[in-house]
Amino acid sequence: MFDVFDYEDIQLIPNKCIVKSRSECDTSIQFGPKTFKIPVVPANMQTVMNEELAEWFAANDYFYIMHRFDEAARIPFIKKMHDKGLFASISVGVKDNEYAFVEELKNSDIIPEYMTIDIAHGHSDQVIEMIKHIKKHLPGTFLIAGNVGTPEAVRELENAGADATKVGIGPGRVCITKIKTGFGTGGWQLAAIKLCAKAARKPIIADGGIRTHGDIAKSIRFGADMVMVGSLFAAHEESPGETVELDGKLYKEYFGSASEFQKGEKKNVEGKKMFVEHKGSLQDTLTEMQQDLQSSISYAGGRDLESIRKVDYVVVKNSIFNGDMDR
Ligand SMILES: NC(=O)C1=CN([C@@H]2O[C@H](COP(=O)(O)OP(=O)(O)OC[C@H]3O[C@@H](n4cnc5c(N)ncnc54)[C@H](OP(=O)(O)O)[C@@H]3O)[C@@H](O)[C@H]2O)C=CC1
Ligand SMILES: Nc1nc2c(ncn2[C@@H]2O[C@H](COP(=O)(O)O)[C@@H](O)[C@H]2O)c(=O)[nH]1
Repeated sequence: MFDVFDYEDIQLIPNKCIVKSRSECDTSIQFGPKTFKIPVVPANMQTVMNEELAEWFAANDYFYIMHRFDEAARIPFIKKMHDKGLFASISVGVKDNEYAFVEELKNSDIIPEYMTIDIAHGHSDQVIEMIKHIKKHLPGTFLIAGNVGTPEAVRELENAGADATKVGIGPGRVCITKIKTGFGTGGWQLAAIKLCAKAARKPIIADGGIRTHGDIAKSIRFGADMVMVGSLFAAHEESPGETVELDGKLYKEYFGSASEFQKGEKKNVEGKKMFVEHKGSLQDTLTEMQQDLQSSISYAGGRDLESIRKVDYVVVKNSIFNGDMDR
């Protein structure tokens, strides 16, 4: 048996501070061929990422992954990014046409720096075959594969050639996989990160379930190298989802990539659509995230993200928001 817990059940234990100012703490992370300001990437979803934001993220040294829901736009997107001297990071599926797409990239010498295989159930022969295909034709591209929820899956995808794996089946805010299928890491996502990280020999992305900035530090403590965030990023003025006003308050649309809304049909629906409270500017949130993470590093008693990985923790079942309910 293994311990079962989630983000809200854990508190990290502080160590003696060794910096004079939190501004001394370094939140940068090398991930694949590049180094980024923070270990956070917006979800590759249509209401979270678009081309304009991708350009802004790349130009400002943040990692991004473009979604795969406008297939024809992918090649012009890579070319545009490269013309501007920016890195290209795209997503693919596993259907037959994606094999030809990968070959087209190779034959036209349009090579993205990062590629993500974006599938609900990543522990499958289909994904393993696609990893091999991409690594054969685009060996220089840093390949992320997912999503998975077990150490066995992490090992198998790594062995097939994936450079990083993405962990999280069903913990997302608009996810209904756990309700519709009974499966997933929803409710124990942080424990799943811990299990998967122990087995991993390559980087791991913790995907889904991040509700507070403190959850980013917790993900790193339990072995994540990068953290994927959907709902917290969907809420900004610049986010691609529609802005709506309800009872005088502003909200942003946020829908699942497996929702009926995204798919245009009611088939294998495992996601829903909701409205998240409008949060102002994206740059303000990214700055706040970085400052909060710098503070986490100072509480860890270090100067960089590595120090967070070593801190002790306690399990405080569902109690960290006690006395803090009006947040
Ligand atoms: N992280 C998460 O928890 C989840 C994320 N999602 C997101 O939703 C989007 C759509 O995902 P997905 O449906 O995989 O993409 P696709 O609709 O592109 O499906 C990919 C392929 O895998 C097959 N497939 C999908 N799920 C399963 C399964 N459980 N068992 C066997 N075969 C399967 C599909 O066939 P067929 O459709 O005929 O079965 C299809 O051929 C993605 O962006 C994904 O990230 C969706 C659910 C969970
Ligand atoms: N089960 C589903 N999961 C989905 C769907 N669309 C996206 N996702 C996953 O959620 C995270 C974002 O989670 P959040 O808690 O930060 O909002 C995203 O990266 C996907 O892995 C879906 O339709 N069904």
